[in-house]
Amino acid sequence: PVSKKAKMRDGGTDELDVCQQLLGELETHQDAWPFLKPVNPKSVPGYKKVVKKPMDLSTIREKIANKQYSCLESFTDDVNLVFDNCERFNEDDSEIGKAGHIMRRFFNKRRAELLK
Ligand SMILES: Cc1ncccc1N[C@@H](C)c1cnc2ccsc2c1
Repeated sequence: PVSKKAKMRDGGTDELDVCQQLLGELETHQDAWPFLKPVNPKSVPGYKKVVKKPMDLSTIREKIANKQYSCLESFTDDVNLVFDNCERFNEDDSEIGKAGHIMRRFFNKRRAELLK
């Protein structure tokens, strides 16, 4: 019989497809600009000390390319890390803080829609 993986591959979209679809939508979102590249700690005083595990969308893109995500959950953990770091460092009513809340809501909505 055809192995589960093979059947999954041909049949529905597997978890990796969902990760790539979601990441593409995050990268092209109009409010993604603060999260596209790693925060340069030299240009943001205090960031290195406050944010213990930096994460950004380009690093997530690289991790997908290097097959470093075993499942949708490990991908989701890194996406949430981007927005948790943002909340930790930025005021909710700052430009970057507001972008983070918009992007997190968008991600959660799209992830739920794609998993239906
Ligand atoms: C996500 C984040 N959290 C805290 C600080 C910075 C950032 N983003 C970087 C790209 C960044 C770095 N510098 C500036 C200057 C104006 S907006 C902006 C954004």
